[in-house]
Amino acid sequence: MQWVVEARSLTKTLDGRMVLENVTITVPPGTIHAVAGANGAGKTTLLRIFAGLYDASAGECRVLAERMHTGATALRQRVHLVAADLTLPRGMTVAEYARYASLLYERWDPERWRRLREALELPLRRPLRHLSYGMQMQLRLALALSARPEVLLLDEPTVGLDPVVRRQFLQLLLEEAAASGVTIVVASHQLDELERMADHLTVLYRGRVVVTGSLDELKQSLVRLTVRGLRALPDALAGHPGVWTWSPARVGLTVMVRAQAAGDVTAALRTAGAEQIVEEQDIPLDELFRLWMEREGYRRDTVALASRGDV
Ligand SMILES: Nc1ncnc2c1ncn2[C@@H]1O[C@H](COP(=O)(O)OP(=O)(O)OP(=O)(O)O)[C@@H](O)[C@H]1O
Repeated sequence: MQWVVEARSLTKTLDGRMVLENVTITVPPGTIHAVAGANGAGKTTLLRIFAGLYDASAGECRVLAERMHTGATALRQRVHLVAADLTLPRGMTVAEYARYASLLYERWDPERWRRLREALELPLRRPLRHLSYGMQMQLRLALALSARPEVLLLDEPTVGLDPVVRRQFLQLLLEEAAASGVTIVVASHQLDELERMADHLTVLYRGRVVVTGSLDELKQSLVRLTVRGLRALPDALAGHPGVWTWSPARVGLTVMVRAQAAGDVTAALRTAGAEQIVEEQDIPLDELFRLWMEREGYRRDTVALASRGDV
């Protein structure tokens, strides 16, 4: 398989701290690969390495079958990063900036730019400093798509967009992706959006890969058993490799189980006295994400905002 983006044992140290550790990810052509993870997990750093803005400290990063690094200027014509923290020239108008981009990018498509700016209603004569945050993100995306990249890297693309624009933005992105065959890597905390658009998913935690693979396969990897008639996991299942987690529920207990072990675990629960077991597949991504994070030891206790005596 010729991967479009290929990271092998990638490590990145920033300020003496390892922010990516031994990350291996492969992205096939024309697919959408989602990157999720807790705050500070290393998503932005990873995309910056893919975009050639950072060099990896160790390991290999190949994009479009070439080594990506900060000196790979020709390759960067074919790979675009859309991110809110990349500054825009505040003094230029939308039209001026688009003209500048058209000169900068060899594959610029004026017809595509016209369609996108009309669809997104971008105000051509407005200076960039007067664009709202959401409009700036839309402008970034429109410019990136107009440059006809082969790889599009999106870092939190829908933050700050209202729900109507967010929907339109995603729709447009999916249509453009289908029409152009661009390969997309998107980092986001919006798991519902990732679930709708992505083919593959990588979850990072503290710079390491927790899970990576086809989204469908990852979603099918766990099932939920809702068990009546038991209040705790039977001893026979303690330490069972097929049991992911369990917790008491209103009517009994909930057990998250690896799909391949569901039959064995169900049989053991029945032997231990379970009265009724309901099996659910297709667990929503946000729930899976929470389970993966908890498994890594990621827990945030609720912070008491009101101090004693204030309420
Ligand atoms: N230039 C830098 N120098 C030192 N540390 C950095 C630098 N940039 C990022 N970091 C640290 O690297 C880690 C990963 O940051 P990164 O921005 O890649 O995470 P992220 O997953 O995108 O986070 P978030 O979801 O909060 O945006 C964080 O602990 C961050 O503080």
